[in-house]
Amino acid sequence: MSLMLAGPIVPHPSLSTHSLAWRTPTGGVYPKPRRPTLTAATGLVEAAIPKVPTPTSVVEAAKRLAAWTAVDRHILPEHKVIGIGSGSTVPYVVERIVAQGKEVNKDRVFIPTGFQSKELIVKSQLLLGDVDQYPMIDVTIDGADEVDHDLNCIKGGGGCHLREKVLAEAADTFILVADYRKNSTILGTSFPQGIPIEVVPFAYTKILQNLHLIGSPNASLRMAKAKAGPVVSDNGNFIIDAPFPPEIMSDPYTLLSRIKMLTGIVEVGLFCHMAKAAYFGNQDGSVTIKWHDGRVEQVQKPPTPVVDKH
Ligand SMILES: O=C(CO)[C@H](O)[C@H](O)COP(=O)(O)O
Repeated sequence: MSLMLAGPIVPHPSLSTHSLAWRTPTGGVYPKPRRPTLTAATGLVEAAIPKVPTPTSVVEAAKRLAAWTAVDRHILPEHKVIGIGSGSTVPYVVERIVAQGKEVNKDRVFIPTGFQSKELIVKSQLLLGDVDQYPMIDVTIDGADEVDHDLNCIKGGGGCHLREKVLAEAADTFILVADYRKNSTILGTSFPQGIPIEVVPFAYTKILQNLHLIGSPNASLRMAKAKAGPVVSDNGNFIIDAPFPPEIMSDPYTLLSRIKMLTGIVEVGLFCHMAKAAYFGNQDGSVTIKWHDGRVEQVQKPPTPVVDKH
């Protein structure tokens, strides 16, 4: 009622259909999604893409090296649907994709694995999609907590492994990026806190009991740091961290199958036989690439920053 008294709502001139026109990957047109900054003086203005801070530590530099090398080799102009993983290495992935320029990115759609990567995509002014619109992904790039010699890996340190596994499975090519600390032989060596397991909340005590019985006596519910109570995943579930001894961890596929059989489990942070390659940035500025067929490649010359085309 009060709106009617105030008179008709006139859209701001910057909201004209033309200024918001955005071409879909399939050639249609719809309003360009944007998260504008509103200022009283100018109305809607486009925010600048936030810069990823330049690494100040060896570990951060190694993450960036792995991410940039993987993007240069696997995100090619013909790739239109791209899965973006979670964690602290992934901002460097997005940074390198953005640096490929607006022209190549305008026909691409980016699928996030959780809240963090959704924010990254939106803030980088890339087109956001979801896996239920795009169940076939060209390439997914994601971080890892630890990777063994067969490219099996532990994921879920950030609690996103359910969506991460869906996007890994939906992708033609699934690539891991990490720093040298994650390059391992037996899982659980450098990431001893345990396999992240997403569970439906009401079943967590029963599942903890099951996990204790199958070889993880110290399996425990992941507790939040700045909130009383457990960590709640992007899907509203709880996370259990289940450490297993090396003799069990040395056969990750069997372990994955055993855990997945427990009722109430949503997803297990063990990714077996999924990745095509894993890129590890090293302390000396080189990159080690482990391929799914057992090849190991060393790249001595790190990628140089591309000229920012956006
Ligand atoms: O699986 C993940 C989140 O669920 C991350 O990819 C994993 O924790 C690696 O993160 P980072 O790049 O920060 O080491």
